[in-house]
Amino acid sequence: MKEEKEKFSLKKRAASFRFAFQGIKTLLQSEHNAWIHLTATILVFCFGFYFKISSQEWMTVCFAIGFVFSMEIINTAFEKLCDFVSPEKHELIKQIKDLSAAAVLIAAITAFVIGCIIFIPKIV
Ligand SMILES: Nc1ncnc2c1ncn2[C@@H]1O[C@H](COP(=O)(O)OP(=O)(O)OP(=O)(O)O)[C@@H](O)[C@H]1O
Repeated sequence: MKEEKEKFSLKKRAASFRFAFQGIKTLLQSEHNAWIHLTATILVFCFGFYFKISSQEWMTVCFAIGFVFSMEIINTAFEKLCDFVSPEKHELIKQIKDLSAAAVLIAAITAFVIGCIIFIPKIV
């Protein structure tokens, strides 16, 4: 069966942006970890301005921050999907949740290492 292509609509594009922002709101409302990431982000921005880091360093820092937030959002989506699909305990659900939490951990460790590489030489 041939799928009919939908016409481009600015209204619909604007709506999908609104839904995406709704996702960010849900993240901040339901995830305490997101508040920790947000606090770390504000601190890193303060350090960045204080130490006048270079454009390249800003790009790396922004990329690391975006990476951590994106992983946290995907992890939250997986957690909610798991809770919806299987409210009862299940070994596979445990593995899925643990794997998606591991993705956030790896992203956070990467961002931490980047932060150390950029800021430690400026602090000492
Ligand atoms: N339905 C389930 N079946 C089996 N194990 C589960 C289930 N729900 C949670 N777990 C286990 O408990 C851990 C914590 O799950 P939970 O959904 O509470 O996440 P969380 O600790 O609240 O994560 P976050 O702090 O990122 O929100 C999971 O990583 C998993 O090991």
